[in-house]
Amino acid sequence: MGKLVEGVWHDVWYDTKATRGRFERSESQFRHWITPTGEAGPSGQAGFRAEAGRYHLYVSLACPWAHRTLILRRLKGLEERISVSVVHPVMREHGWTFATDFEGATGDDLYGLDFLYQLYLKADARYSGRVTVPVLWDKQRQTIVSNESADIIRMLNGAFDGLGAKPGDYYPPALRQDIDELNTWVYDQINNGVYKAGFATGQDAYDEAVTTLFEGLERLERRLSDRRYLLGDRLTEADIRLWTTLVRFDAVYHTHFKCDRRKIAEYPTLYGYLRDLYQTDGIAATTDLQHIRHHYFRSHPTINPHGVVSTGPQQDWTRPHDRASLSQENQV
Ligand SMILES: N[C@@H](CCC(=O)N[C@@H](CS)C(=O)NCC(=O)O)C(=O)O
Repeated sequence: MGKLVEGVWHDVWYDTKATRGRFERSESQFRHWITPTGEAGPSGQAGFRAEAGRYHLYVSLACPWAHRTLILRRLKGLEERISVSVVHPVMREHGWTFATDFEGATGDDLYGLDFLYQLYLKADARYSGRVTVPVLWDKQRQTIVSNESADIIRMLNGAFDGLGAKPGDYYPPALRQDIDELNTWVYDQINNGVYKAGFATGQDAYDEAVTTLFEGLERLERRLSDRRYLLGDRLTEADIRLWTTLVRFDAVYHTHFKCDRRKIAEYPTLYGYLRDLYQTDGIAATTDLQHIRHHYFRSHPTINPHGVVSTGPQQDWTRPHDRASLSQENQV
């Protein structure tokens, strides 16, 4: 774990002293957009036109934010158009590495680099900030388009439709306002909530985070009891963003991040929803519990000093879920 300061790597843990034990996630800094024509998107510069073979995703299979991008790439059928490199799951003194001694860790397919921070330096030799996944890389301009998963999934959703992406709009105009509202609290209470609990270095900060997290889960349990997806009959990005946290919950957050009031398997609705999405359109193939478990248990020595990976619950996500009966179209 570390960060770059004016182009120099420093091995430092998150500083929670200034925030009274609270973990605060820093903002992503590369915020350009791929668009169908290459015109500028909502932020950043123009010049990133959607083209097959031009862009590359750097991901960790462990990371819930990177996982969102792999799911959208899959749902939109972009595997042939956007290539992927997978970092090693264990992130220690050099940050994310391209070591390949773990099944599924590919190394850096483009440049043969050793560490992800070297890729950030290729984009900006004086970069200061955290070195995170996912990274959407432009092979043509040799720079980072975006390191913000929330933006990357929207690009994958819409920018490649003219290049033969699979149909399906996971951020449809009519639902955008509702999706944005949901995303805001789901991010704060759930996606980032587990990290706020896990990385808290004070009792008050932990208590606050874990209380808010479980209030959020209760609220979702109620919401999903009478509709198949968060926004009704239609799978949207809001589901994908929630799901990458739910699928890691019992395997790591429950123990490693002390989110142990309840397991997702103890919420009948949320657990059915978890299995429903797992069984949807190849999403299972983007999910790698070995990377997930080895990353968390072995990358945070302040939480788990010996890096022992726990055995984990034995759950079968291929079991039936019966969520389809909640769809309006199946209720007439
Ligand atoms: N806001 C970013 C967050 C990405 C992020 O924090 N990724 C984590 C992995 S799960 C990371 O790379 N952390 C490295 C670090 O903080 O040094 C996004 O959604 O893309």
